Parts: sequence; structure tokens; C-alpha cells
Amino acid sequence: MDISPLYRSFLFVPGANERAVAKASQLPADRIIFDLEDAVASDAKPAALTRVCSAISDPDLASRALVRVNGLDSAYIAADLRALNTATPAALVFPKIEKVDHVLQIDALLQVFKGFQNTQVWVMIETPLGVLNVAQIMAHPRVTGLIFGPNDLRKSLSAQTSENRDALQTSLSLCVLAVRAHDKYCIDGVYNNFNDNDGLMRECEQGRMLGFDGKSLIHPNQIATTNQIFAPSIAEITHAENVISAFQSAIDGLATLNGEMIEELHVQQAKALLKQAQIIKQQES
Ligand SMILES: CC(C)(COP(=O)(O)OP(=O)(O)OC[C@H]1O[C@@H](n2cnc3c(N)ncnc32)[C@H](O)[C@@H]1OP(=O)(O)O)[C@@H](O)C(=O)NCCC(=O)NCCSC(=O)C[C@H](O)C(=O)O
Ligand SMILES: [Mg+2]
Repeated sequence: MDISPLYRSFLFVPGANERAVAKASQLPADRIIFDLEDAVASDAKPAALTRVCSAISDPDLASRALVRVNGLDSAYIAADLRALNTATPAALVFPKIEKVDHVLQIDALLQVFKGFQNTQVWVMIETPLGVLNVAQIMAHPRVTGLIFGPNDLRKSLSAQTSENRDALQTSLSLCVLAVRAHDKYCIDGVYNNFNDNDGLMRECEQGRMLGFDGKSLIHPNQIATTNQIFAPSIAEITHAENVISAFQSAIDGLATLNGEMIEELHVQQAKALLKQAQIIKQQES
């Protein structure tokens, strides 16, 4: 199965919410994360699992659906994997991953089943130990990407919420460093105040500036802003085209544009940005 090449917006949809699950295939998020973990109460877990397995059999969703399963040490993980094995989601998300041993455990569990050979493994980094071990976790070849979990992390840190996420800065940057060191994907955490579009916009801009590929979301009204901010802007596209054209007259591998130095690496960055813009244009046309 082809997996969507876009990573701007990852919308959590609680598996227990029948109406939300039914809506998911119509929503313009790049990815849908059906949640079986924290958004689902214990007594609702069996019905949520059945509902999510049925939802991901929809071909419109198959290529962009992830399922967040319950914790490795929970009573639900075996049932989750047994049921999802035949539903074959494009990706599984494992919460509260803290060390390489957890990834080895995941790898061993997935090998027990036949249905997960091509299933991506995404990990949530949302505990102090997870952040401290993130470089080794992301180095494991079975791991495709990381999703940051600010709520759990703030709770364990006894940290306060603030506009600039001051308490989380080190953790956010360590996650981006680990992902980039191993050429994986990095998705920023959710913004809880789903009616505050200005706050969401600020947090998306901050996440993109730090190096995240996209952001996880909790409400459909957060999708448009997130898709916009994690896409190249018209000004960035024009600048990228100008960089490429300026470098055509480079002397000894150096050119200038509006008083700024341009090297081959800037051309590579410009080409990557134009490729992303092209993929978005194709996807949205
Ligand atoms: C946050 C919400 C509980 C708010 O729900 P509600 O009050 O029902 O919102 P609205 O009335 O504005 O909803 C309007 C309609 O949109 C649908 N809806 C709402 N949210 C979603 C969604 N996420 N996906 C799909 N559809 C959605 C409603 O059903 C309404 O439709 P209708 O009934 O037909 O009118 C709610 O948004 C929500 O549950 N969000 C997701 C919560 C969640 O998944 N939490 C867990 C993941 S976040 C996390 O765990 C973070 C991480 O681990 C960490 O540690 O930080
Ligand atoms: Mg969490």
C-alpha cells in the first residue's frame, strides 16, 4: 500500500467516538490517528477496537491511517494487535516509549503476526526517560517517526503550560535532533485549546521553526491552519526558485542573492522545499 507522503497534520480521532470516526475519511488532515489509548475509557476499549478496525478497511483512509494502540504494559495491547493484524493499518503508534528495549519489544511482538510486515512503527515521546533516550530510540531501523506528547511530558515534569512552551524547549529540540540524526519524521504535540486559532498558529510556527515536519491535532478546526503553516508559503517558493536560479551563475561554488551567500546546500534545501510544494499541489488538486 502507498503511504501518503504528506506529514503536516495528524488528527487524533478517539476510537470510542462513533460520530468522529465516521467523519474521519472526509477530513483534510494528512493523517488520521485513531486512538485506542488515552482518549478511550477502559469500558469502551473493546467497542473502540472493533470500530477502528472497520474504519481502516475504508480505502480512502487506508493509506493515511495510523492507530495508536494501548501501552506495551497494558492489559489491552495483545487484543489490539490481534485485531489490527487482519485490519493492517498503514502505521501503528506506540505511546510512552522510553527506551530501546521498548522498541525491541515492539519488533518482537509485531513479528508474531503476519499482518504487520509493512506496517510503519511510530513512537510517542512523552516521558522524561523517553526524551533522554530519544536518540537511541530513533536509531532503531523499525521506527519510522516520532510524535511528541506535551501533556504527559508536562505532567511528569511538573511543568507549567506557557505560551512559548518554555518548559518543553529542551525536549522539543532533543526530539528534532534525534529524528534528523536518523532521517526519520518528527511530529509536534497537540495544542489543547482547540478554539484558539491564534495560539495554534503561533505553536505551529514555533514547531516548524524548530524543525518539525507537522503537528498532531485534536479537533477538525485545527486542520486548515496546520496544513497552511507546515506548507511552503508563496514567498518561500519564490525565494527557493530565486536561490536555484542565482546559483546557476555561481563562481567556485558560491553565489549571492540579495546580499546573502548561496552554496550548494541552499540549492538542495530549495529543491526539497519545491518538491514538497509540488506534492501538496498534486494532492490537493
Ligand atoms: C476535544 C474534543 C473532546 C471536543 O469535542 P466536542 O466538544 O464534541 O467538539 P465539537 O462540538 O466542536 O465537535 C464538532 C464536531 O466535530 C467532531 N469532532 C470533534 N473532534 C473530532 C476529532 N478529533 N476527529 C473527528 N471529529 C471530531 C465532533 O464529533 C462533532 O461532530 P458532530 O457530533 O457530528 O457534530 C474532541 O475534539 C476530541 O475528542 N478530540 C480528540 C481527543 C483525543 O483524541 N485525545 C487523545 C489524543 S491527544 C494526546 O493524547 C496527546 C498526547 O498523548 C500527550 O500526552 O500530549
Ligand atoms: Mg500522552
